Amino acid sequence: MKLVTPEQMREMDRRTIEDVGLPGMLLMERAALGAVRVALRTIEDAVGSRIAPASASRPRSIGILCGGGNNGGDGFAMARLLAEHHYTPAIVLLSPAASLPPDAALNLQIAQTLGLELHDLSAVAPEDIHARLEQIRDAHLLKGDLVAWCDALLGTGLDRAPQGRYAQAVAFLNAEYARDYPRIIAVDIPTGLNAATGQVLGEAVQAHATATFGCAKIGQMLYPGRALCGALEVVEIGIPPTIADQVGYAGCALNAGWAKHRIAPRPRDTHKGLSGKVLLLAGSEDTTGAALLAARGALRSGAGLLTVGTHADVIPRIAQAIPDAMATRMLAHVPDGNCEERLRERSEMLDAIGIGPGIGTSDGSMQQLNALLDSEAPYVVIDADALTVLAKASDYEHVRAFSLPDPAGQPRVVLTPHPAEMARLSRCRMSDILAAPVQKAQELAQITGAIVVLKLASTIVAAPDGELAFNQSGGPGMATGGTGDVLTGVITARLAETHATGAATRIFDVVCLAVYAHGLAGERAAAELGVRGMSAADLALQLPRVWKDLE
Ligand SMILES: NC(=O)C1=CN([C@@H]2O[C@H](COP(=O)(O)OP(=O)(O)OC[C@H]3O[C@@H](n4cnc5c(N)ncnc54)[C@H](OP(=O)(O)O)[C@@H]3O)[C@@H](O)[C@H]2O)[C@@H](O)CC1
Ligand SMILES: Nc1ncnc2c1ncn2[C@@H]1O[C@H](COP(=O)(O)OP(=O)(O)O)[C@@H](O)[C@H]1O
Ligand SMILES: [K+]
Repeated sequence: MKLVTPEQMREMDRRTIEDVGLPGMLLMERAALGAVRVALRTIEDAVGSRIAPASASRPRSIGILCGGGNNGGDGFAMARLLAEHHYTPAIVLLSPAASLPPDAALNLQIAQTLGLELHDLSAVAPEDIHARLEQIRDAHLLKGDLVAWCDALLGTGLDRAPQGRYAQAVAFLNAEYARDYPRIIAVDIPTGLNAATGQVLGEAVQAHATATFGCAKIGQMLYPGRALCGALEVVEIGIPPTIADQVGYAGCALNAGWAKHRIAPRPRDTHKGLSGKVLLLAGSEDTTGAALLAARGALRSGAGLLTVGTHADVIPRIAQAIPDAMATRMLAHVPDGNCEERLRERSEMLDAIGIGPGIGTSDGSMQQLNALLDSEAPYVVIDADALTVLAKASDYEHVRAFSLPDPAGQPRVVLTPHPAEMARLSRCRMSDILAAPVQKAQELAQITGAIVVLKLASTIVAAPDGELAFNQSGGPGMATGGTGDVLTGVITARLAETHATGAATRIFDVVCLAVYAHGLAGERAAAELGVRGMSAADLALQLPRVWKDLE
């Protein structure tokens, strides 16, 4: 699923109307048709919750809150179309009809000609809006119950927090949502949601479903925006693909459709060398678990030969818990030239190295990371403590220098920070990261030349050239210690197999698929064990089934 910014969407609309000559009314009609389809299905899906859809013998009403722009225009058109399906539409207008843009004005005029119910609240004092909307809702009890509200207040034109009547209407819709009766359907974007960032401006509508037009917007992928949309459906409105390609996209969503056919079955005549030789530098006396989880992530994601480079104390524990892996002494609390030398020697024979889970932030870890960035390793994944160590560097020239020499011009380093690690790397507060995660991930990718995986509930993958992806798999069950360690193993193993086989797959896509599969494994562990009961080890156990299904 391709994603756009609101500006890109407006530009696609503009070019389609002005350059191609498709009338705006036609786009608006298709938008309204799609939104009506989403509304009807949302009502039908809610049948178990006392809501009964309309039929010839059972009239039902739908309230449509319309703003003063083209989003409101979609609402007027929806009212006309809903009337074809036995629903009594109640149009509520919040801005003066005289200032509507032409297509919206025409749709309002048609609705009036048809005699549809219209409440003009554009001159009502904001403090009276709530009561007026309640009156409209209650009056419909006699006509057969109001089962849904459509939010056609503001769409891509939103540029500030809703105020006055708009703010009151948003608050009313949220009170209706809290009543758990009428369904709330957002037209294009829940009003109050910044479609570029996923952040809320003032207060935003919580919808059960959102019909978005043309392409999904970035802000609909990121929390809280992702949750505010409810079930999101993209409605085609007639933007020609050539126009969309000319304008360009802001990124893509990593979902089931994207992941399909992205991993080829293994050829029958392969051998373990071709499955990828992985080294994971992980664990110390107190954090053996981090090493074990990363190792499980790698082994359950296709690693052909796995070595865990770790502290002397950890080696027997690895041998006992995971006999499939080799373990060797490569980490020390204090700088130890011997360990670093062994790392340099080995790195050339390996396909990918992951460093960080549980290694600590001592000078020894710093030396190890520097030795790695000095080595011939094809791909390096830097996570956890290694990121904290990396953040101490005055600049990121050594990461950048390491990342550049790939003959195909692709990044060789992957950084996998969570927000606190990201704040250290970006030298800002965590609140700055959470307020602008996309921008921060892109900046770090550009500075370091690395692919940045910013781990959030909707993880962002950013490449140095500006490419972006937003993961849609995963869930709250993954909010438990160690799931990030598993991800390090997964990404490292996938990079290793790609390198070993010499596949022409883009490294960015390899990382994205690893992130998606990891999230899906988290979803499946939660489905089986519940979000509170599942652990990172349970997630790792689901990985084989996920990879099997993705093949
Ligand atoms: N273009 C097309 O071809 C198609 C467009 N389509 C539809 O049009 C929608 C975009 O329409 P739009 O550009 O008219 O903007 P829209 O979101 O209705 O806002 C209107 C105006 O509201 C104002 N305003 C802003 N913030 C505000 C606030 N907080 N509180 C109060 N007012 C606020 C601001 O005007 P201002 O007050 O600044 O003069 C703004 O210009 C899009 O989402 C889709 O649904 C589809 O039909 C497909 C074809
Ligand atoms: N609510 C959530 N929804 C989806 N994924 C989540 C959620 N919470 C955490 N995750 C995922 O879980 C992982 C946590 O990683 P991290 O914070 O590094 O954990 P640890 O350091 O304990 O291993 C990341 O991949 C993150 O995207
Ligand atoms: K809206």
